[in-house]
Amino acid sequence: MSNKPIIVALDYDNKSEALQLIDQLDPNMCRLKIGKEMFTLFGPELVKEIHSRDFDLFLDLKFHDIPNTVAKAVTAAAELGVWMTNVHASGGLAMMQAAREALLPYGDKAPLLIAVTVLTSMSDEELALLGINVPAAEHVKRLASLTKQAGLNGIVCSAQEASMLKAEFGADFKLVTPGIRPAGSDKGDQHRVMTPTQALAAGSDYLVIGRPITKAANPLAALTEIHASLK
Ligand SMILES: O=c1ccn([C@@H]2O[C@H](COP(=O)(O)O)[C@@H](O)[C@H]2O)c(=O)[nH]1
Repeated sequence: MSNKPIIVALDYDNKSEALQLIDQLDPNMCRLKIGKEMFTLFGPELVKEIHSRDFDLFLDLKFHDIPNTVAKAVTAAAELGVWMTNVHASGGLAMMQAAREALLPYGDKAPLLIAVTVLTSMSDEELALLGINVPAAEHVKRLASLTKQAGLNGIVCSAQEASMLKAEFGADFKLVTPGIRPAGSDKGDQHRVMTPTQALAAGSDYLVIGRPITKAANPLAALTEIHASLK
């Protein structure tokens, strides 16, 4: 487990609202994530604004394309100086290897590179609609194995799979888990969920938490409560 496991998912369509929250947060308490919505709306300028406030930033763009394109996208992410970025493991071994190799020139300044396995919003039934007729956990394990073979730093998965994956792939292979829901909070579109404390106990390294914080009446209080519960 990281000594700073919470990653707040900033899924806002309004930059001022996001910065208002960020300005209440302590970079020693959490890291931040922006994804497709905020990066498409506000681009590298937002990355600079977050970095100027001393936060580690996870650029969650989930690249999924041919190896050459993904390698160039990952290079662009490294140029932004982000702490972590990602690709889809289902893009395949060659794609993930190309992404990893693109980061070699950055040495210890390279972002952590992880791969999304099975989205936490997906159930076994939804996987079956794609022709994947195994339980989500089994498909996650298969994609995690491919990711490890490609030399990436870890994966995005559900905390429900964390204990199985830690046992299989070891402590150094990072498990980044969205689908985190404090007891009693709305699941929304997430399917494979766990509470923050259960997720850490199961072996998650990083907990990605969005709406339970950003949609709370008092986001800072919600984050502070989750942070305290992990002590
Ligand atoms: O499998 C995945 C991969 C990424 N995400 C992202 O994490 C956050 C979760 O937000 P919540 O509001 O806490 O549900 C969001 O940005 C997703 O794009 C994921 O949920 N599952």
